[in-house]
Order: sequence, then structure tokens, then C-alpha cells
Amino acid sequence: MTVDEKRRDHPTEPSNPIEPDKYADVVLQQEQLGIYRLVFATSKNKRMLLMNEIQDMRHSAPHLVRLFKDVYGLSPSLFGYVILGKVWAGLEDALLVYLSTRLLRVIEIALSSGEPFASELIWALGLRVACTALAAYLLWLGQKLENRLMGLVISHYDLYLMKAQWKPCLDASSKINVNGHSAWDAFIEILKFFTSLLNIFSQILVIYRESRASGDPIFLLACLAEPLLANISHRRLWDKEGYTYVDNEDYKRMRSLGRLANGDYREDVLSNDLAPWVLKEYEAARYRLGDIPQTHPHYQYYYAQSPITMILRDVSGELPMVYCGLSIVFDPTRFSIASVAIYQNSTGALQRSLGKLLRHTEEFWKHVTKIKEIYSTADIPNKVLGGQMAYPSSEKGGEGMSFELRNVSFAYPGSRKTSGALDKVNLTIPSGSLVVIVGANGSGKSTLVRLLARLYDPTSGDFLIDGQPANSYNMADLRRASTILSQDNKIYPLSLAENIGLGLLQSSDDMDLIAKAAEQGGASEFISKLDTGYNARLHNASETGEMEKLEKPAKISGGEKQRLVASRSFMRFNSGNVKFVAVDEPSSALDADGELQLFNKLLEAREGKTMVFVTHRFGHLTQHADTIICMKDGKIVERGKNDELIRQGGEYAKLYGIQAKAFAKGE
Ligand SMILES: Nc1ncnc2c1ncn2[C@@H]1O[C@H](COP(=O)(O)OP(=O)(O)OP(=O)(O)O)[C@@H](O)[C@H]1O
Repeated sequence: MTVDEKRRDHPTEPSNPIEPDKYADVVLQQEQLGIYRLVFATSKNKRMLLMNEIQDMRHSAPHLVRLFKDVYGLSPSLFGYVILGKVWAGLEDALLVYLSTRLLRVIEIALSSGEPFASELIWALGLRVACTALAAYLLWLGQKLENRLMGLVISHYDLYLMKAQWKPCLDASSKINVNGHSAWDAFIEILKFFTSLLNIFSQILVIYRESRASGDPIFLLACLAEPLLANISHRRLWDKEGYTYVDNEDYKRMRSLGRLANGDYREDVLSNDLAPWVLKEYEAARYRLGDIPQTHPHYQYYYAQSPITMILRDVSGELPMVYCGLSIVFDPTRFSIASVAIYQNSTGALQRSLGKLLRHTEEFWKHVTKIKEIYSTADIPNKVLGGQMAYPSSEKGGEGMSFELRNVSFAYPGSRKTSGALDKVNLTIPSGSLVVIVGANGSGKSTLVRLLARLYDPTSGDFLIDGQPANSYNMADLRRASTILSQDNKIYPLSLAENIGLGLLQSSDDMDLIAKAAEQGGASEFISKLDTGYNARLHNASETGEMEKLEKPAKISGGEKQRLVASRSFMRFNSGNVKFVAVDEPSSALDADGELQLFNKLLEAREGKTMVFVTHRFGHLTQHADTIICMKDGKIVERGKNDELIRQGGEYAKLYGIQAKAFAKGE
């Protein structure tokens, strides 16, 4: 909807009387580029557009200054060398053009006078060769120094972004799309942009000097015609405020079918004998797609202009020669062969440099945006806010966490569902109780657990922990007091000992505690069978292909991974701080004995903790539960003890009955 339409639909909406509406004239336009659809915003008010651009530049300047200050801070000497290298690169072309000019002039005088002018010639030649050699050396040196600075910059910004990513209160849906490489690319591309500017100015100076020497500054304008025209007529997608997306269904189908050939799906496709069908469908989609261009939208956008513009632009590149030619027709003494060669040489270099500047200008803006993104990660809002109150409070004894949810509803950020994941949930979980949550798939069990563990905040309603609003507690304290054991827990790319030990940071290398936790989590048996034992890794430390093959990480089964993750939770229990344990189906890959052992060990560690289990299996857990909560469509539909709920004959009894029947048939 355009702003005008919006105004029409909501005429009473107040507009800010002080600040003019920046988007008042903005309209959305669309363009088809082969398989892509381009949607972009334009404004009829060009002045407003220009003002917005100037404002953008003003806002970007502090980020650029900060980037350069930060990189300087990492290594002033390397920074200095790299900058000097770029200044040299900016002047190099002009210097080479100047030295060539000098050489050509000496040659011309020598040829026309019949005298060799040996010393001048050798001197001019020597300078030109020395300058070329120096340029090559400085390029080599610059690259070496750049590589050293690059490592420092990348690791610095990776660390910076890691810190931002792990803000204690950051909501699980917040994502950061930049990394250390983005910062380095931005730094170097921004430098290249300034190098190009220096390059152009120095070359213009040399040409201006030459053209003045021959009394003809118009020549300079002829040289600039093509690059300037190219700049004005250049259709750049990057300049557009908008986005592109693939809107061709046949192309999308081909991509989806194509993915079926890769490793993840291969076995499935073969075992279901789907390969002939996939090939047939692919062929059909390919036929329907025909020759619709699939080239990158940037290129398609560029070539979607009239050929006249391109012809005019390229022909204008001939202007300097045309000008020379015509001048000679009118006054044959005006240009010598050397000056024509000099002009051709210098115009060629200038045109190439302006082409580079065009490219670097595009890159410049792209990377300024990246830099803004990097620095603004520090401003990512903490959607799950923590307060100042310490947890547990000083008067709290050795009991577990208690919860109260009053009319709590929740919808995942950006969810496309019409109803939320939780709908007006009312629930009290007393301290130290054992609660089991059951319900059909998608009924909201895991969501409820995520809210209890404060991974998300309710969209509406009140959530109390130990009688106080949950968001009044210090977030780090709450995290230390809770642990979630779920099938989403990951194995870290570290040794098995660290994978367990990191459950309790302060004792992460205490092998006795680690071995005890592994015993409790049921991991000790399989670890003892690995040749490297607790030192084994499940991931490659090296990222390069050949080393990856040599490193041969340990392979363990899905159930063994779950045992490892469970051991990490047991390690955490040793801190004595854990007051809440959420166990969300961590045993799906465990064998029956493994699952029984895990639950028994968890129940043994119940002292001083509130435990909430999510499960699909009805058995000893539901028998032990103080309360069973049965969920359906984001609501709690039943609650009570196992026998009561079965007697009620509702949703729980239905789910229980299905499993009981399956077992009865099995017998
Ligand atoms: N990260 C997410 N983003 C958007 N919607 C989500 C997300 N996670 C879950 N949902 C949706 O929220 C609803 C509740 O999901 P939840 O995972 O809580 O169900 P569940 O009862 O634990 O299901 P299951 O038994 O399959 O594990 C579902 O409709 C699901 O599609």
C-alpha cells in the first residue's frame, strides 16, 4: 500500500507536523527480470531522494570513522603500511602515465632531430622501468601486510559479533547476518574506493598538465565524456531501495528437485525408487521454463536498457581520437604522433580507472551498509528483558523454582499462523513439583517449556517466578538456575570431556566430576570404547578438505549423542544452583533401558528442583508426576494425576488409550 493509499484509508491518522514525512512520495514499482521479480521504491520528489541520500551519507560517516579507528587500534603499524600501499596504488597509474609521456617526448625529439639524446633516453627509460619494478614490489609487499592485518581484523570482528550474538537477554529469534569477513571486506573495499578517487584525480591532473602544455584543455573534456556518460547512464540495481526474489514456479521446482540428488536425500530417494520420477519432473519443469533468463538480476537489470544508450556511451569513448583527428585536419602542426600516442595512452588509463571507480562506488555503498549492520548489532533489542533482582533471593532456601502463568498467550515472532502457539494459559507449578506435559504434536508443549525457561517472553498475560514478575530477575542468574535438556541440544565442536564439563564452567576440567556426570547420563560406556576416550571429537577442527579426511572425527549414534547431552545437564546439577529442570523429549533416540535409566537418574537428582517433562510416552514418568498437563491447540485442556485423568475419559485418556491398545495388541 502506498503512503497516499494509506492516508486515504486512514484519514484521521495524525501526521508529524514538525518532521516532513520522508516517504510521502514513495511508490512501489515492480519489474520482471527473467525468473526474478524486482520490487523497488521510487519517489517523484527527486530533491527528497537527494536529501535522503545526503542524510544516509551523514549517518554513515561516523561508522566509517569508527571502522578505521578500530582497525588502526588493532595494529597502528600494519594499518599505516596498508594505507601507504593504497596511496601508492592511487598514484601509481598517474606516475606511470607521466613517465611514459616523458619517454615518448624524448623519443619524438630524438627521431625528429636525428640525434640519439642517449642520456635523456636512458634516464627516462630507467625511471619508467624502475617505477614498474617498484610498483610490482609494493604490490607484493602490500599483499603480505594486508594478509596479516586481515587475520587481526577478522578475528577482532568475529569476537565483537560473538559477544553481541550472546547478549544474555537476546531473544532466540534474533539473528546476525554479518561476520569478521564482512568487516574486512568492508574495510578493504572502502579503501579501494578512496584509492580509485585518488587514482582519477591524479590522472586528471597529469592529463590536464599535458593538455595545457599543448594548449588544448578541451581534450581533457573529450577524455572524460565516456566515463561520465557511463556513470550517468549506468543502470545499477544496487542503487535501488528494494529487493529481488525468484517468482518463477518452474525454476523453484527445478531447484527443489535438484536438491533431492544431494547427500541428505540420496538414500531416501533411492530406497523409495523416486529417481525416475524426480528426473521426469525435472525435465518437465525445465521444458516449461524454456529460455527465460536466469542470470543474476544485477546483470539483467543492467542490460535491460536501450541499446542506444550503450552505443552512445561506447562511441563517446572515441571522442578523444576524433578530436585529435579533426584538429590535425584543420591544423596539421598541432599534434605530433607522440602527443597523439600520449593522449591515447592517458585516456585509456583514465577510462579504465573511471570504470573501476564506478565498480568501487557500488561496492562502497554495499559495504557501508554492512559496516552499519556490524556496529548496530550492539543495538539489537533485548526482546527478553531481564531485571535487577538477584535469583535466587537470599531468603529462598533449597527449594525449586515456582511458576505462575496468568492468561498467558504467545505467538512466535514472524509466525504465519493465524492462531498463536499458546492461548490464554493459566498454570501454577509449585516449587519442587514434578510436572509432565503431554499432548498431540504442535499442541504447544515445547513452547510452554521455552517460556518457563525464559527463552521467549509471553506476548500477553502475566508470568511470575517465585511470586515475582519473571522479568524482574537478573537474566544471567535465572539462566544459571535453570537447565533445559531437549533433543535440540547440540554437541559442541570440542572434545567429549569439554562437551560434558561445560555444563559447569567452574569445574569444566574436573575429570572426576565429568566421569561421574557421564555415568549419570549413560555416556561413560560408549566413551570408554572410543580409542581417544574423553579426548575424542565429533567434528573436524580443520576446515580444509584434505585435513578433514585425515582428522577422522569420532562417529557416535543419535542415542549416544543424547546421552552426552544428558551428561552435560548432570554436570550442571553439581553447581547446586539449579532450581528448575526442563526435560523436553530428550530420549527419542534412546533405547528403552537408556530412557528408564535417564529418568531414574533425573528423578534421583530431584531434590531442590522443580522438574517439567515433555513426553509422548506414557509410562513410569506419568505415574510419578505430581501433575500431568494435557495440551491441545495451545491450551491446557486437562490437568491432574494419571488415574484421575484416565477416569475423566477426556483427551489424556484418549492418548493413553491409544498407547495402551498398541501394547495390548503387541502382547
Ligand atoms: N520457532 C518457531 N517459529 C514459529 N512457529 C513455531 C516455532 N516453534 C513451534 N512453532 C509452532 O508453534 C506451535 C506449537 O509448537 P510446539 O513445538 O510448542 O508444539 P509441541 O506440542 O511441542 O509439538 P511436538 O509434540 O511436535 O514437539 C506449532 O504450531 C508450531 O508449528
